[in-house]
Amino acid sequence: MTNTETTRTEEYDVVVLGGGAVGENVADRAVQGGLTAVIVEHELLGGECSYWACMPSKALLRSAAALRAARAVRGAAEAVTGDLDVQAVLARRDSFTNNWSDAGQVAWATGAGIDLLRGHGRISGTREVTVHTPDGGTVVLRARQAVAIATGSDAYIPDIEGLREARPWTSRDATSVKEVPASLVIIGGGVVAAEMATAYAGFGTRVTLISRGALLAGMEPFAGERVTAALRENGVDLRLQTEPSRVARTDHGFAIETSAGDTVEAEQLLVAAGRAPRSVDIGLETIGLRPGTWLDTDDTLLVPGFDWLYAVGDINHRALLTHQGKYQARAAGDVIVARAIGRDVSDARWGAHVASADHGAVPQVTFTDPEVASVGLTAEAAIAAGHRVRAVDYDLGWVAGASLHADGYRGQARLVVDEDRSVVLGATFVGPDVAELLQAATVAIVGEVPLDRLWHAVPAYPTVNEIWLRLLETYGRESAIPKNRERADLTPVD
Ligand SMILES: Cc1cc2nc3c(=O)[nH]c(=O)nc-3n(C[C@H](O)[C@H](O)[C@H](O)COP(=O)(O)OP(=O)(O)OC[C@H]3O[C@@H](n4cnc5c(N)ncnc54)[C@H](O)[C@@H]3O)c2cc1C
Ligand SMILES: NC(=O)c1ccc[n+]([C@@H]2O[C@H](COP(=O)([O-])OP(=O)(O)OC[C@H]3O[C@@H](n4cnc5c(N)ncnc54)[C@H](O)[C@@H]3O)[C@@H](O)[C@H]2O)c1
Repeated sequence: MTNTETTRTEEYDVVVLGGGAVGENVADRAVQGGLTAVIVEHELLGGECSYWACMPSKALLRSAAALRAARAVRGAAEAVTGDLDVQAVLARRDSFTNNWSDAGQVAWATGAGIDLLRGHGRISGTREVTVHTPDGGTVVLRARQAVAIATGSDAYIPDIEGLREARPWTSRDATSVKEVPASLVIIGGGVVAAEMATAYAGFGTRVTLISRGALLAGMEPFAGERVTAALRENGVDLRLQTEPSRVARTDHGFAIETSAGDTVEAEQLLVAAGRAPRSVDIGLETIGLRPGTWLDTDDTLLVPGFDWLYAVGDINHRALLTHQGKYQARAAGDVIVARAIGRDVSDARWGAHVASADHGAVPQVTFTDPEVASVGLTAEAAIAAGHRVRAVDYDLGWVAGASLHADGYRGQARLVVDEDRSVVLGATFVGPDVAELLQAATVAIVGEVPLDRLWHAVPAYPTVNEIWLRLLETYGRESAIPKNRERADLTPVD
């Protein structure tokens, strides 16, 4: 049906601009609190994570990880007689993206009492979003209580000569690939670059990674070092401290000139150089904000200067992770309800209506080989933040549970301890299957559990979690009482 002329106006308590995982959760909490909510979405309901990011990327990585795990255990290894079935991996990935259909998510939203309006939305004034719908119509949405911007982020394309014109892959292409290229150059050294280098090397693609810094630079240095070494062992050509200077299309793919003075050629090129805010064309100028910028918020996710505008998820640049965005969404949805019905707002640190964990308690798993699981502050970041810290290191391979888990288990763990308060500020685990160790560290950090008390959280034997006991032993029980301690340096204690 074509509908080129019509304009209609609708009113809701809450208008959510962008229906990724974050927008969905804002709307859900608002509706659960008794308000009406509509989500405006111009692509697939569920957003980046479901169709082009977390889920498909982890599906691309998981099969090779399972194969590695079997090969690392004698008795099981003998039963592994074949190689990775790449087509089966891609088919499994397709099942997670539901073949890029959002019918399931639409059914969920309907069941949750959330309205969905398909189309491109732009803020058009105070408490107002104007949506251009696919049938050519216009819908003006008026929000009685709040507008929440949850439009996410796009791949950032750096200003490198010839790069944009060469139309390289972004993470969307890499995660939705149908035919795996024979060779791939990746520009970037962050999480996307490291994960995609791992996945494609596992598919048998010849991978070259060009990064202007070290790999996984924001994490504890040993994380990037161990992943670098493992990627090299798996045949990935890593060019670190190197910048691409010029990119051109060739008959066979791409040619990338680098700051080292050489040229790398490959069938495909992936740019994984960070993210840019999806705020260029969402009408920010109509309310005095600058298009194309990340949106600042307070801890209740309210944009400063407004009592009705919230920015949630990637778009506020607080922590570009799905779980953290959904956490913000729960706080934002609930505080919108509280403010709407005049209930007390719980906005003190760790209150129900604030995203306190964004400051220093953000967990993340990087699904490389080895995995990197990290939460809170690195030692360097803790010192920079003014804490008096001690870093406690332990070799994960020495833990009985780890040696049972995989023959020749290699890994490393670090706790960053606040010497003044005797609590954990950060934790990093690197090794096979360390992802599931992370939640205990997150609980310790958020709960500010004193080290003295952590001694009573006994890890089951023989599991990899016994790393907790080893780290505490390395730190030393008496030294967990801070008052008699002298300032410690950052030298690992074993
Ligand atoms: C390759 C890759 C892998 C990742 N893996 C992980 C992972 O393993 N774990 C993790 O926690 N995080 C991961 N992330 C990060 C995660 O994908 C994001 O943090 C998350 O998707 C952000 O959610 P969001 O809802 O804020 O934004 P999005 O998911 O981007 O959703 C925004 C939605 O808004 C819509 N929209 C935008 N503008 C408009 C408009 N004007 N009108 C209508 N609709 C609009 C978009 O179509 C989109 O659906 C990964 C990211 C990448 C790139
Ligand atoms: N497993 C996960 O949790 C997961 C996986 C993928 C992505 N993510 C999220 O997605 C976000 C985006 O990831 P990302 O890897 O794209 O960004 P990132 O910010 O982690 O890394 C960007 C990398 O690109 C490099 N870079 C930037 N400009 C460059 C240039 N001109 N030349 C060469 N290198 C350049 C940077 O040095 C850095 O290494 C991250 O913030 C992350 O939180 C999470």
